[in-house]
This record gives sequence, C-alpha cells and structure tokens, in this order.
Amino acid sequence: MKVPFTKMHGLGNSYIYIDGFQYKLEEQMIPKLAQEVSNVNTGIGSDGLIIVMPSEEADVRMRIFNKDGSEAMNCGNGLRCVAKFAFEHGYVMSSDFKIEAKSGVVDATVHLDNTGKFVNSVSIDMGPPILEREQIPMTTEHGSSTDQVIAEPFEVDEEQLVATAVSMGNPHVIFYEDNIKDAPVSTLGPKVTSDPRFPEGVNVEFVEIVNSREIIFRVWERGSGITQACGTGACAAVVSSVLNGFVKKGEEVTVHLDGGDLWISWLHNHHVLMRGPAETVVEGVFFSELT
Ligand SMILES: N[C@@H](CCC[C@H](N)C(=O)O)C(=O)O
Repeated sequence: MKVPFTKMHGLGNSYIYIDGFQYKLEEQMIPKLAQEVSNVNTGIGSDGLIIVMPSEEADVRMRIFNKDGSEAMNCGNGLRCVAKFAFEHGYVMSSDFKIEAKSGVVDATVHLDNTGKFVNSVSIDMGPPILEREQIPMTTEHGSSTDQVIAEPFEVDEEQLVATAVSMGNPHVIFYEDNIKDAPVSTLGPKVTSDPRFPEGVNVEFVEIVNSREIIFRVWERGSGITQACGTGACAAVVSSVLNGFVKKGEEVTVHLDGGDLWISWLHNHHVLMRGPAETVVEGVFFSELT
C-alpha cells in the first residue's frame, strides 16, 4: 500500500501527517501503520502518526497515534502542526479556527506577517486543565477521588518522589528536580508510565524551576518514550508549577524543552495558552507492508 505523507515537527516532536481530506485509511490499519512509519530503521522515523481530517464539530480534526500504535486524546505539538497544515493546504479560510481532538475542540491561531505569510508560530487555547484525581485518572492511594494531586508522596523503584498530576485531555505526572541533568527520565520514565496508580498510563515529566518565568522540562511520553518535546506536557508542567507556588497564574512562562522553547500561560479564565513553532520536514510516499 502506498501512503502519501508529510513529516512535520514541533520542537523535534515529530509525527507523520496523513491528509485525511484526500486519503482515507482503513480504521484497523492505523495502529500498525503508526508503528511502521515511526520506525527509524525500517520506516520514516517519528514519534507517531497524525491524521488531519474533516470535522463535524470544528474546522478540522486531529487524530493522534503514538509510536506503539495507541491512540491518544490530545497532542499539543500536533495541534500546532495540524494548524499549519490546515492553513497552508487551504482547509481553513482564516488564520483563526477550531481544531477537534479526541479530548475536545480548541481554538488555534496561525501567526502571519503583513504579507499573509506564516511566521512559524502558532497559538493554541488548550482549554482548562483537568485536576480532579479520578478524571486524570489516578487511583486513591493517598486521597479521595475528587481531590487534586499536588505534591503527593509517590514511591517507585525504592525512590521517594513527590508527584503532581494534571490532565490536558491526556494524563501527565510532574516531578521536580534541582538539576534537570540528573532527572531519571530513561530509568523511572518507563516504570512510572505504566504504574498501576495510573489506570490509563501517564506521560512522565521532570521539571527544574529556573525562576518564576522559566522552567526546564524533560519527558517520557506514554506510548512513545523519550521525545524532544511534549506540548500538552509543557502545559501540564506550567499548571503544576502554579499549583505548587513556583510560578504565577496569568504570567507567561518560557518552557525550555530538549527541542527548543514554548511560551505558556495559565490564564485567569483557567484556560492554558500555548505558543510555539510548527515545521514541515519532508513530503513523500510511504511504501507500507499493509495491503
Ligand atoms: N507529544 C504530544 C503528546 C502525545 C500523546 C501522549 N504520548 C499520550 O499518550 O497522551 C504533545 O505534544 O502533547
């Protein structure tokens, strides 16, 4: 099977984008195709697969599949790339439009110069974070189903960590480190992501606070492993940092990720605003083993 694709990335968090306006994939093939294209040796190499397609509720719809083929509810870097893709392919008529993800509909703005050219910056209103434990979802080892998970003891692999959990439509757990270079991303990341306290798995983030306007962030993503950046994770880290008193609500925070920077504010109306780049790498045709 030959599949036309575009490879795009947001701060090095790369996905293979399929134009679902032009090309219809059979549903049962998608998880396997996500695994195939993501493979850096036998495929294209990416953190997963994203389908950009028509929506009944918004101007455009995003479906995101991790490297392991699992479908995720949301993807911040993916939303910015989908916005660029939809705008440049003429699937939306203005620079402000709505994108449907599995977790809900968000507002996107692609930033243009005065000639109407894209300036490699997209803002997404990610909506309000979800903070109730049972909706993250996380079990009640320490609290009740409706409380918030802020600076809670979390033992894993005989390490005593302190966890804050936030959902941006998808689940995140945040741990603070004095020095991000020492963060146990590759050792504890794979253990925490499948910890039974998170019944649907979790994206695992380690954060160093630089000052009240700047944080450093590293991630082990559920279904994909270490990635260069995670947009929903960076949003969750800023919300977590407000909840823990490290940064202020309403102020823009620069999040330094392995792949570059994002600018994120948790606004007083409770919505999280994310701004950052979206880039196209290559277009081509993938020769899938699927028939
Ligand atoms: N890289 C993404 C998040 C992708 C989904 C995540 N791995 C999950 O399973 O929830 C982002 O930029 O937000």
